Amino acid sequence: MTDDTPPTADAVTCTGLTYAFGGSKAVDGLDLTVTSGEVFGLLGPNGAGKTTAIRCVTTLLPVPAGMVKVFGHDVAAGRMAVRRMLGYVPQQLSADANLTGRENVALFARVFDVPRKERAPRVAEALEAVGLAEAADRMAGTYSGGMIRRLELAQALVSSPRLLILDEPTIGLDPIARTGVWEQIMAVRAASGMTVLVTTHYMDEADQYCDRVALMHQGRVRAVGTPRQLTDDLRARRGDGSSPTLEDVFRDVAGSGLDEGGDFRDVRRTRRTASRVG
Ligand SMILES: Nc1ncnc2c1ncn2[C@@H]1O[C@H](COP(=O)(O)OP(=O)(O)OP(=O)(O)O)[C@@H](O)[C@H]1O
Repeated sequence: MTDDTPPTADAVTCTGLTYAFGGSKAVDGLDLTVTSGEVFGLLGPNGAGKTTAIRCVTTLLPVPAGMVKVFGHDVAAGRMAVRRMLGYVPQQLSADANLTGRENVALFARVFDVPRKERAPRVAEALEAVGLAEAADRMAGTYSGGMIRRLELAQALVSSPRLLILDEPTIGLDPIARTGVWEQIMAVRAASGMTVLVTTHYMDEADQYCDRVALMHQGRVRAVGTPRQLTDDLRARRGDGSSPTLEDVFRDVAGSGLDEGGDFRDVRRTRRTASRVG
């Protein structure tokens, strides 16, 4: 990977990012900074605009208004340079049920231009990193939902990205599988120092694993900080000795608008992983 990044560059900077589908603004003047090396959570209920914002960062959607930079590179001007720095695990299934785990990861190694000689060891390393070494030669169609998610993580890791972007990585998984996915993410991050940008509507996961979070609602960021800062601030504002959660902070900053945009507990969409792969 070539690296002409300014040493002080943040991993992601969005300034006034706006994206509309027809007349409806999915992202509406988003300002966001993800610092290099942190695990950053973009939180919000379904429809908040998280996926749309992420797609602009990954160059999958254009940036019609505002600016997005990844490690100092403008995504509009340097799409390929940006793509080479990214690993992306989308919400939609990205593994092929009819290939083995190893073949799936090898496919991504080819697509992401991992040099031919390095491919086999890098594929093995990525599978090992997500705890799939033993299952590597089984068809992905036999994997559990949690294993599929870890396979997708290996696919994103095989190109050794500086920035790993995960869109709702644990949606539809049971609590044990969710913990397993997070443990792999945190282990990989500890080993590589890569920056992780994750979207989720599971506040408890963000509270536990993210260094900082941004609370997004109706296309805008309503609050940013460490989970502790945000809950401490609300406690101070309330002044009633209560111990607010991150979800309470979200309700506070989103106000009554939250009822129009859906709640965190009301939608537990199954990611269709198991049914589509199995
Ligand atoms: N392809 C599309 N065409 C039209 N509207 C869209 C499209 N994709 C998203 N939207 C709308 O944009 C808004 C933001 O959606 P987005 O998927 O970015 O939100 P999100 O926070 O990621 O939620 P989710 O977790 O449900 O994906 C929603 O109102 C959604 O209906």
